[in-house]
Amino acid sequence: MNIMSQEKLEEAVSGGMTAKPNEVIKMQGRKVGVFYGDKQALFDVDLDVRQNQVTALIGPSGCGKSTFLRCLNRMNDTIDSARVTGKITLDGEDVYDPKIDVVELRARVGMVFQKPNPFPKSIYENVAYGPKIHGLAKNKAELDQIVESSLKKAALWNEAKDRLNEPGTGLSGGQQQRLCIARAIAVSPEVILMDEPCSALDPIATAKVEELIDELKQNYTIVIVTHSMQQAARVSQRTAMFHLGYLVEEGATDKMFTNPDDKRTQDYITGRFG
Ligand SMILES: Nc1ncnc2c1ncn2[C@@H]1O[C@H](COP(=O)(O)OP(=O)(O)OP(=O)(O)O)[C@@H](O)[C@H]1O
Repeated sequence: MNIMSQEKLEEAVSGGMTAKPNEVIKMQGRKVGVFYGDKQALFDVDLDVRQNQVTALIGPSGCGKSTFLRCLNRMNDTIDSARVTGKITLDGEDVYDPKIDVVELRARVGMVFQKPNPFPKSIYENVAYGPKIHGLAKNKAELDQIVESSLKKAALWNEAKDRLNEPGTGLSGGQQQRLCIARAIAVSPEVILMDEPCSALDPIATAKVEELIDELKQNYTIVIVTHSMQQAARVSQRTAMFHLGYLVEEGATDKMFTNPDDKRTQDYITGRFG
């Protein structure tokens, strides 16, 4: 009798069609274009975001990284002049389908911004707000539990547990950013979008957030915009390089940083432009 390894067996059973967990496509952009008024900022972007991986978006200032990121949870809807074309899916479902509840979408695809932006409320309230409005807790004990576990997942619990009723704005910049990450986590997102989350942080706070990103990928899919090549190399498994509104190339981070296919990527990562 032929004995097969578990992996071979699974492959055989599925006809080789079952993707390994890290190859599952969580979000997909096809021919994505964005216009601000008459001006086109993004052109025909095809990009896959893999589940439980960190995808870094890199490229020179103004190339469209944040614009693309904002397409993924329809944050561009909040900009009057913005118009999005093409298709973006989450687990195969069109996020621009009129049936989609945008509030629900933004809970599934959370966002952390460049500048830490806690609400002018207590640390506790910052984290509890989302679960409250989404009805995720039946009572105070459950809400307390969500706040605690979110702060733990954001590596802030030890620093915050004795000051939960103090204002979130009283935390240091790095702590505030982890509070914003806890706030995103509290509504059980599947994807977390981060737009230059460390640009306002010092190197120590940056290292903490990077460490956290690495841990978070076990449970979440992460897309991060960064200007730091070192950061992209440190935290991501996939890197997408944008230039003048076009996706130049996308690939495994190791390859992108050692042997990119496109000269523009090579020039950018070696600091020749940008
Ligand atoms: N709200 C807006 N209204 C009009 N134009 C915009 C708006 N937001 C971005 N743009 C334009 O779209 C293009 C892409 O901008 P975007 O912010 O996505 O680039 P980026 O790569 O994230 O840049 P940076 O690295 O400087 O943050 C730029 O030309 C920018 O001026």
